Amino acid sequence: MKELVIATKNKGKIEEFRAMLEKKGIQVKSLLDYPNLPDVEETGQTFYENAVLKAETISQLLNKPVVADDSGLSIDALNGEPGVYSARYAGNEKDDQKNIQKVLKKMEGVENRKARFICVLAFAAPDLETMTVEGVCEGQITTEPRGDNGFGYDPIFLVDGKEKTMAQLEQFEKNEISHRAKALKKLEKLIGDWGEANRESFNYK
Ligand SMILES: O=P(O)(O)OP(=O)(O)OP(=O)(O)OC[C@H]1O[C@@H](n2cnc3c(O)ncnc32)[C@H](O)[C@@H]1O
Ligand SMILES: [Mg+2]
Repeated sequence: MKELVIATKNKGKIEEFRAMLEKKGIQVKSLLDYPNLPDVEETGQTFYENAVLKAETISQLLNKPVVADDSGLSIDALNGEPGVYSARYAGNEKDDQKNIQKVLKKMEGVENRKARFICVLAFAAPDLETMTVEGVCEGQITTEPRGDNGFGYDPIFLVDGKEKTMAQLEQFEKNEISHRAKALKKLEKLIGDWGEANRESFNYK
C-alpha cells in the first residue's frame, strides 16, 4: 500500500485525509505516528508560510515526501479573523468550544455574517521544489452551534448552498465540498500520481 505522511497532529484533519485518500489505496500517516519529532512553530503570517514551514521541516527530518495543511476561518466582519490564529483564537490550549464562543461573542448583533474556510496544502519532498495549493469554502456564521460532526468551527459555519452547518453534514458530504477537499483535488492534479510521491528519490526539480 502506498503511504503518505501528513504533517499534522489534528485528529479532525487526519480523519478527513484518511477518508479521502484511503479509498484510493493510500495509507495516511500523521505526526501522531512520529511522536519523537519536534513541534514545528507556526511563525508565518499566512496560511502559505505556515503550510510550507510544516511540510518542509517534517520532510527534511523524515527524508520523505510530506503534505502539510494550514487552514482556518476568515470572517469578513472581523477583518479576516481568526485567520492564521484559528487554532489558538481563544488561547494556547486550542479549545474548539472556547474558540466558537469567542467568535459568537464578537459576532453578536453583527449583520454581515459572511465567512470562508481556507485550506492551504504544501507538498514538500527531498530534491523537489515545494508545491502549494489553496481551497476555499464559502459560508455564513450562525448565531449558535449546530451539529456534532467534524471539528473546530464546523458547528457555527453554515455552508453556502446547503441548509446545514458543516457539523450537520455527514463526513462524506463535507469531504465533497470542503476547503480541504478542494485543495486536495488541486494537489492531486499537480502531483499527478501519489505513487510518484512515494518513490525513493525525487529527481525532477
Ligand atoms: O497544525 P496542525 O498540527 O495541522 O493542527 P492545527 O489544529 O494547529 O491546525 P492549523 O494550525 O492549520 O489551525 C487550523 C484551525 O482552523 C480551524 N479549522 C481548520 N479546518 C477546519 C475545518 O475543516 N472545520 C472547522 N475548523 C477548521 C480549526 O480550529 C483548526 O484548529
Ligand atoms: Mg497548527
